[in-house]
Amino acid sequence: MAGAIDVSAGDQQYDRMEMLKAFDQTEAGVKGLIDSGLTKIPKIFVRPSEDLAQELTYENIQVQVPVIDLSGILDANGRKKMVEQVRIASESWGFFQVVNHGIPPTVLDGMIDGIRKFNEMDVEEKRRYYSRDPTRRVSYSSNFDLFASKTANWRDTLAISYSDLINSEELPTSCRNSTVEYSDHVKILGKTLFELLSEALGLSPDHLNNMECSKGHRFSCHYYPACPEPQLTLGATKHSDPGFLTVLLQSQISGLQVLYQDQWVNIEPIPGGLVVNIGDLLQLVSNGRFISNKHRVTANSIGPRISVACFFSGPFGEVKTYGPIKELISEEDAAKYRDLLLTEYLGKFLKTGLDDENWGIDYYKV
Ligand SMILES: O=C(O)CCC(=O)C(=O)O
Ligand SMILES: [Fe+2]
Repeated sequence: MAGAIDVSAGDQQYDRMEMLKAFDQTEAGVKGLIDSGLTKIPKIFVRPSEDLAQELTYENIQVQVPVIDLSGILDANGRKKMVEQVRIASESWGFFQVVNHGIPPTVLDGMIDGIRKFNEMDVEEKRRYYSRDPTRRVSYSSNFDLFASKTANWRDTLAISYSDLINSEELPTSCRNSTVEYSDHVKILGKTLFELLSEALGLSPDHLNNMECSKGHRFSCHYYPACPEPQLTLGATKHSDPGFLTVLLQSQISGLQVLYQDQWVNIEPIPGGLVVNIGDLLQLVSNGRFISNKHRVTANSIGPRISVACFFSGPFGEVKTYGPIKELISEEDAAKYRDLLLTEYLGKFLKTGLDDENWGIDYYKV
């Protein structure tokens, strides 16, 4: 085309790598860009238009991710109804929200507040945690897959691998107490959810917990700064979660969307509510009965939006294989997946871009 600048793919790649490195070396994340007064987003965040496709957003506000009230869990009838709601939501949406789940609002607010404080403290303080080493139990960075993904996401993340072994001294003081408190609560909620999910699969309540699905959990605490050009980028690219189950705490700013019948549906924050979604591993062990659905986060002109994803991904680091649950397989319902080795599977995830459509449990399909 006359007048157009001819940049070969190779040059673009080179340019991009330099820009990524320069951004990473600031160790100040997306928040650092905003603090520098930037009004246009750098090229590394600009997405191809097909990724943005706002026009796909569902117009029908009647269509919403199911909301499940857990207050009647100790009542036999109430529990039965709940299990049915969990089954329907997990088979159709792969997502639901829970209310009256037993975690006090002060604990939820405290967690969000701690993450806000961490991100808003002095850059020098935050830099002490800046790292791309996946073996670190506490690390802060922007885009864990910065160098592997096609486009960077408009967010920064504090990642915390939470096991009973973690020493709270390892956590930044700004969010130490709130994280310990939230972690204790969400661990219990996780166990309860795996009980309901087991029952929803027609198994005994402790089945998934006995498989150690709830053992160890990891937090990705996201900070999505306000974006000067939200129409050009995303807070998080379209993806499904690799683990068994995710419990997501979100501040009261929308942005999270789930793909339902090929359209993006907003998951509006409910005060005191938590979003629960099925991950790829639960799709695999349930032999495809429960679905691990694609979701994304839009970028916003207002912010920051804060969210804390708690991933239950099983005993990472232990030699453990997972495959479709025997009780769910029959002659008519043959195994749809092969067994996988947990460390190998999660290790691959950490090396792959979140936007890599070729990676996932499809690889293990029979
Ligand atoms: O921030 C959100 O609302 C979603 C985050 C998410 O999908 C993830 O961490 O996997
Ligand atoms: Fe996710």
